[in-house]
Amino acid sequence: MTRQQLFDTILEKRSFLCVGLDTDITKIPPHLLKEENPVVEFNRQIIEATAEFCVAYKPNTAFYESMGVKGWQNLQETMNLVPENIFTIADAKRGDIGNTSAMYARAFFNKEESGFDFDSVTVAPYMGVDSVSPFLGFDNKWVILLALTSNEGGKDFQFSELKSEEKLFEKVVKTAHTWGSPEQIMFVVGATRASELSDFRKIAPDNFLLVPGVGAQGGSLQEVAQFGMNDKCGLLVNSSRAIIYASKGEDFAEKAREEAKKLRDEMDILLDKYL
Ligand SMILES: O=c1ccn([C@@H]2O[C@H](COP(=O)(O)O)[C@@H](O)[C@H]2O)c(=O)[nH]1
Repeated sequence: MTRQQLFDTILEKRSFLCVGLDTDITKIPPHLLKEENPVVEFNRQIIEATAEFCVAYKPNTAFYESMGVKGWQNLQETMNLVPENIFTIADAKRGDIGNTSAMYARAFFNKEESGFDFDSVTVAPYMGVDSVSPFLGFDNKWVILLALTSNEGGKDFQFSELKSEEKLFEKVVKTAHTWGSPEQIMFVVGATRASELSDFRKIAPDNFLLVPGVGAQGGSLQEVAQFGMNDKCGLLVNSSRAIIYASKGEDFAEKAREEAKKLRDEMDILLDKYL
């Protein structure tokens, strides 16, 4: 999916919501456990309930990898359920030496070989250009680089000042501009870092940002939109647990739909206000 297509979808759906499919078999409603494949059945109902209100789905691959071969099959079956016009993110946080990264890129982007056809994959930029560039060799596919993450420990390295008082995450962003364009690179910025977003926009005015951390982590959607929106919206705001586990009962899909709609309705207003 191109940047313009993503923006068009945002305008059409009045939403920049990404629903996180972080499906944990120990947290799904007990009545689903009698199903032949509880994880896929859960995801199917979540996708059907929320697709109207979101523009992206982001399975964190850890939730599937932890279940071995069955988990990978579940992930593949889940991705086959996502409607065509919805952006997909493999939140896998990959990155390694060049030839290994090339394999990771094929794993998530090359449908003929792996069965996966994600639009994007999250990548840790720490190993530098050769670890990222293999992901950039696919048409209309995206790399989402970890820049300013939502977790407390993100401060351990990301705010470190380099010689010029430039922070490490700023160096990552500026260097990444030499690797690829805003048509192929996004950055992760946690909603819990909303106070940094104005400054972040100074060094990445055009890139889309994947913003996890609203909902369960307490980040503010209002602040993210106020400080982070650009003229193409430029935001994909993720919420996982607060949507998919909105209820543990038989009404889980209905409650997930309500949560997704609530966020979409707020986003609709924010698009009017800041775009
Ligand atoms: O900085 C980051 C990068 C990734 N994540 C991931 O996003 C979701 C958030 O889930 P919630 O349940 O909405 O908190 C999850 O997959 C994280 O691994 C992040 O939170 N922060």
